[in-house]
Amino acid sequence: MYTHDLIVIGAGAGGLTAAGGCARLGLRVALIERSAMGGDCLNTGCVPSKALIAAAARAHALRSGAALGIAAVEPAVDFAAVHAHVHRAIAAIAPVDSAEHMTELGCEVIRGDAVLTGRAAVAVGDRKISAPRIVLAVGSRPQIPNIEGLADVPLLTNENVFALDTLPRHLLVVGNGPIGLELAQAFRRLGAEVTVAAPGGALPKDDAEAVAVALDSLANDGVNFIRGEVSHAASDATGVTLTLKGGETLSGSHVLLATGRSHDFAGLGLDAAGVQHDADGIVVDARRRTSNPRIYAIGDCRPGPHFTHVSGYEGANIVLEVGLGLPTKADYSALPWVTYTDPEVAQVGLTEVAARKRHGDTVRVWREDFADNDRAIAEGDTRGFVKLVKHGRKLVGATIVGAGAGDLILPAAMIVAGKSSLFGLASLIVPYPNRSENLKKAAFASQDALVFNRFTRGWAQLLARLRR
Ligand SMILES: Cc1cc2nc3c(=O)[nH]c(=O)nc-3n(C[C@H](O)[C@H](O)[C@H](O)COP(=O)(O)OP(=O)(O)OC[C@H]3O[C@@H](n4cnc5c(N)ncnc54)[C@H](O)[C@@H]3O)c2cc1C
Ligand SMILES: NC(=O)c1ccc[n+]([C@@H]2O[C@H](COP(=O)([O-])OP(=O)(O)OC[C@H]3O[C@@H](n4cnc5c(N)ncnc54)[C@H](O)[C@@H]3O)[C@@H](O)[C@H]2O)c1
Repeated sequence: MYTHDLIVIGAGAGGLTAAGGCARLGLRVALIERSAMGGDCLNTGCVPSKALIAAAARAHALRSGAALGIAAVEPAVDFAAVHAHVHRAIAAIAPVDSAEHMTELGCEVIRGDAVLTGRAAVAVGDRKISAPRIVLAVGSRPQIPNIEGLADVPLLTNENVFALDTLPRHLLVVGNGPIGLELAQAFRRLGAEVTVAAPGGALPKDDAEAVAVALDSLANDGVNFIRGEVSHAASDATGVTLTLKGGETLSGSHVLLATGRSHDFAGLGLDAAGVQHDADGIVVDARRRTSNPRIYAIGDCRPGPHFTHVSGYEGANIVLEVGLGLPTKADYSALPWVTYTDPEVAQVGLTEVAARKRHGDTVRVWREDFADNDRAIAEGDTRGFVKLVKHGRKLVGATIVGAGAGDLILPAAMIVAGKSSLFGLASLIVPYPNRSENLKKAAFASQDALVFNRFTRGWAQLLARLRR
């Protein structure tokens, strides 16, 4: 006999969704968390970073109103108060992810370090529990690259950067992925000098033209970009010095590592449970079953995209798989993601380049610049564009870069997912003046031949003649 129907290890976005949904279906669910409920997103990821970005945006607005007739002023940034705002945001959201709320939903929440002790058994301290299905939602850790001297340098990662209550004088950011870019711009706008070092182009999975618009904005804010791989680090009482492979050195007061994610499965007992893993994470199939098919791994702990909405989606799939017994494969053909720089860079499905690589020259692209959008002109912020990428009659991807791009991407995501249509979007009434008009314009342009063709012209002319 098992003690539970389902054991979920990890109470981040993935584990909370899987455990909460299965408990609401009446399963006896144990949810185990060793650290703060809510995982990375709530405590050290999305929520604090977006709260910091919001404070930075206010500071930027004070400096940048001159073009609209508002005299620019240098904001007085009280970084301790910014820190308090960031932690108030975490505290305000925390009840949704709390042990109390999960208990109300019907979970047994167990606090402690979970260890797999067999193919269906878990220990937490002295407590031994078992279940016919187990979900591993144990997340990821910051990757610490192999940089000589790094071990002796005080490091910031996403795990401690939001604990700072004084502004770094000069932040050296290693890495130009989403963490590096979002935090570089935020700290710069809050008044720090910021240098970003990385060997390659930023956000390589995104549309390069869209990324260029965001990078321009960061450069205008005064973020300094250096191309190169950091190979050596040292620190003394005055700060930190990083040396690039070519020999160039960068000096600053603090160093933030934003160099991707890794895993530490030591002590989790994966071998005892027959669960295989490699350097990219726990090995899973499309249904997120591990090499022990009764154990699933979801979210950041397995190879694949690492986003809160992805962990949540895979948690919801577990509710179908385990709760309702419906085999459910993860499908990322319509995956949206957003980098929250200003301007935001939002993507769903394939970029233009990825679509051309997959489908060749039959791919067609429609682009509408915000320079031609009345709302953007009125707001004095015409940066960016909407791009729709079609293969045949199907929308296979969309890119939006500009103010609020992350909120604008949803209609495109619905169409790429097949839950709505380009024709429907093209024929919608869109409120004026609104940035979403660009989506409608691009959709309409892509449907142009359906409306203005040989047959409709012939029909219209016949009607006109009959009326003459
Ligand atoms: C700075 C930053 C900003 C981000 N911004 C965004 C964003 O804007 N949008 C977005 O979509 N994504 C963002 N992400 C990514 C997002 O935070 C992660 O993809 C998401 O939090 C992963 O959720 P998860 O449930 O898979 O794992 P986690 O949230 O990492 O949860 C795993 C949990 O398992 C627990 N655990 C691990 N081992 C054990 C054990 N043996 N016993 C008990 N408990 C255990 C951990 O303590 C942790 O709480 C950001 C990440 C960072 C670092
Ligand atoms: N808005 C969002 O959705 C959001 C925001 C932040 C983070 N995240 C998620 O968090 C995860 C981690 O983000 P990230 O930005 O750390 O990872 P990333 O893997 O996207 O970027 C890592 C960067 O570090 C650089 N790098 C690695 N070693 C280096 C070295 N020795 N010297 C210089 N540069 C080096 C790489 O070139 C790369 O630019 C991502 O999977 C992302 O999905 C998402």
